[in-house]
Amino acid sequence: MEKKVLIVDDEFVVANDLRLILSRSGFDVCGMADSYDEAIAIIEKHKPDLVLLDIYLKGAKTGIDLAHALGERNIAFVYLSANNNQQVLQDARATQPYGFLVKPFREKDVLVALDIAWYRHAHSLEAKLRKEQTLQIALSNIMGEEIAWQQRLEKMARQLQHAVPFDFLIIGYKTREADLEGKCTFFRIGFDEYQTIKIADFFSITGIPAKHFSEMEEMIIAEGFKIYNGDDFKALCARSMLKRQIAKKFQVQSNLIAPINVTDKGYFLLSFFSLLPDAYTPDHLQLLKNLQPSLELAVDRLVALYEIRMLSEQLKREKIYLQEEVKTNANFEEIIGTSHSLLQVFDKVTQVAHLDTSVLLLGESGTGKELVARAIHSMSPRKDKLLIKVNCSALPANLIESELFGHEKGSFTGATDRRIGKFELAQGSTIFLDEIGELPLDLQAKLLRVLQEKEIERIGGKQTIKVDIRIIAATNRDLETEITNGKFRLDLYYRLNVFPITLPPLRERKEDIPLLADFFARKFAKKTGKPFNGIKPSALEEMMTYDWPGNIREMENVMEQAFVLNDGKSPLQWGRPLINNRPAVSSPATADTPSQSLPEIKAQKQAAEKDYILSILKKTNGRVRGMGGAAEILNMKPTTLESRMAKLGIKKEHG
Ligand SMILES: Nc1ncnc2c1ncn2[C@@H]1O[C@H](COP(=O)(O)OP(=O)(O)OP(=O)(O)O)[C@@H](O)[C@H]1O
Repeated sequence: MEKKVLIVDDEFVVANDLRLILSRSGFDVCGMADSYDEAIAIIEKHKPDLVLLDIYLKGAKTGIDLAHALGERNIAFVYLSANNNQQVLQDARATQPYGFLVKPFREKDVLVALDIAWYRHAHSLEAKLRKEQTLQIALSNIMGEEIAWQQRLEKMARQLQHAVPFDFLIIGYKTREADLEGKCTFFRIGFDEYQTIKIADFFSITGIPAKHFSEMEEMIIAEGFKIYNGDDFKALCARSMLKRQIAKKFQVQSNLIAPINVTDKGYFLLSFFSLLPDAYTPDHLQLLKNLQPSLELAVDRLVALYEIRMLSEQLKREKIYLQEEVKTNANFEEIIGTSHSLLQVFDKVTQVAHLDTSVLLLGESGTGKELVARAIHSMSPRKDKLLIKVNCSALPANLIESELFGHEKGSFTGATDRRIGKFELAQGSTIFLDEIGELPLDLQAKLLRVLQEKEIERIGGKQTIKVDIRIIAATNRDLETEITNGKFRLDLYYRLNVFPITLPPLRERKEDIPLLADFFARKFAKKTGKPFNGIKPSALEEMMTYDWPGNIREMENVMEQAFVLNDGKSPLQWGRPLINNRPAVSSPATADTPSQSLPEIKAQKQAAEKDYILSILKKTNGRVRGMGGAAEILNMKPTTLESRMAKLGIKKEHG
């Protein structure tokens, strides 16, 4: 096939001579231009294989400008020149031409120059392709290796050096929300020797705050694949402190940036720096662009693997949490009661449940705040995820922070592993902050930030993590008094108090007592397998006159005790000795005086339980296991029953 040639010369006579020579020798002269613009128009239209070009052209732009445009388009070109100005020739050489013809020239010289140019071009294209493929395979292999992230980055850096030389390189992956496993920087110190500078150390070397780094980086990355050589790099340094610091510390003078987009999750950044002012060419840029699809795929796969790993870790944690929850909340079934004040609570719960509004649950201890929190969650669109509970008073102050926010490995003595905090665990779900009034002041400030910014930072972490959580807080304290005493932040109070729900104490809804008593009695009957024969009317009367300072939790405990003490034949009674001796309490302040000492109650409970188990064993002739055995009758696991028996001093032969 005839090769298409474009002739660019402002002297028509010279250009025409060339046209005749080329046409005679079998070339297809697709056009003649005397200016940059005209040449570009012909190039766009005819896509020549070769261009012969003069350095001086009509108009402001020169043949050297055109050479840059040809380089970007990968078209071979040969200079035609009578110019012997040293500087001009040097500039021309920097464009990497495929040949030089000095005017006046002979026909033979022209044909030989074109032949050589074509051969070199074809050869370099092939070599480039081969180099590109080799690099592509090498990088994909590194991505597929089972090695640590930093080691992977280092291997990639070494490979890239052959294709896009650098003296300093920033390489790594960043999601829109947080670093996957961080970026790394490599400073070349010998032929194949690099000093690895972790990004955290890089911050301290350059004095750039970690937070600004991301912002500055984002700004430049938005400009896409780009070369900043010489003056462009100086201009870049003038507007970016990051680049200025890098230039100063590592003495670099040019930069090539290639941010490889990885789906919608983030990007894999390659930022090359060189000590030379003109190190980077369109060829380098093109090579990286060509690598983009395969790198994108490889990083995407890695990210997916990473996410699976994270997810399975999260699942494991959720499972452990769930198991604990099931243990502690096995008694949760439903909220019992039909009193007017409780129905008002239900109304409020229904109003707010489906919104993302923060809810503050107020009320005395044991009034059912946690139960209501769970109801709100299970009626909300977040119900399919696990409600995460944090009891702010159950942990020492120094541990709550890690419990809530998590920590990075090594962030403090004892932090041997990275730990995900409850806020992260509650991602997409609801977090229930019980006893919020007990939260230390410094953590109140941090919680306020979560509420305002919807983001958290792990202890010792450098990145902020966006969180989507609904907050339900509860307290039995009077927060307004706490504010006056300087123990609770006013701003946090306003944030939490968006939708307060106050749970009435049991003494204000005594009409619910019979229902609750019946509910708890049946619950224990089901749990223990012991028959329930109703509640003695006198016992119910006593319950109605009692003030229940410990509210429903107290009633639950009292019912459990009554149930254990019951012989399994008569109706439940507990007037004596459990609450009969208690003073009829009218205010919670005087409430906590038990009728008996705890050890006494415990001993009584144990004696009753022992009697009951013995009576069952008698029926089964001492048989614990199997069909009709005591364990089956008591609805217990045989091992549990055996350990209870051992504790109560019952030997098998007792049966
Ligand atoms: N209306 C109700 N119906 C059935 N059980 C209830 C009801 N209210 C509370 N309970 C039970 O009473 C016990 C105490 O309730 P809960 O833990 O929700 O109270 P709380 O107000 O959160 O207490 P605290 O302030 O001490 O944490 C739980 O076992 C709960 O299941």
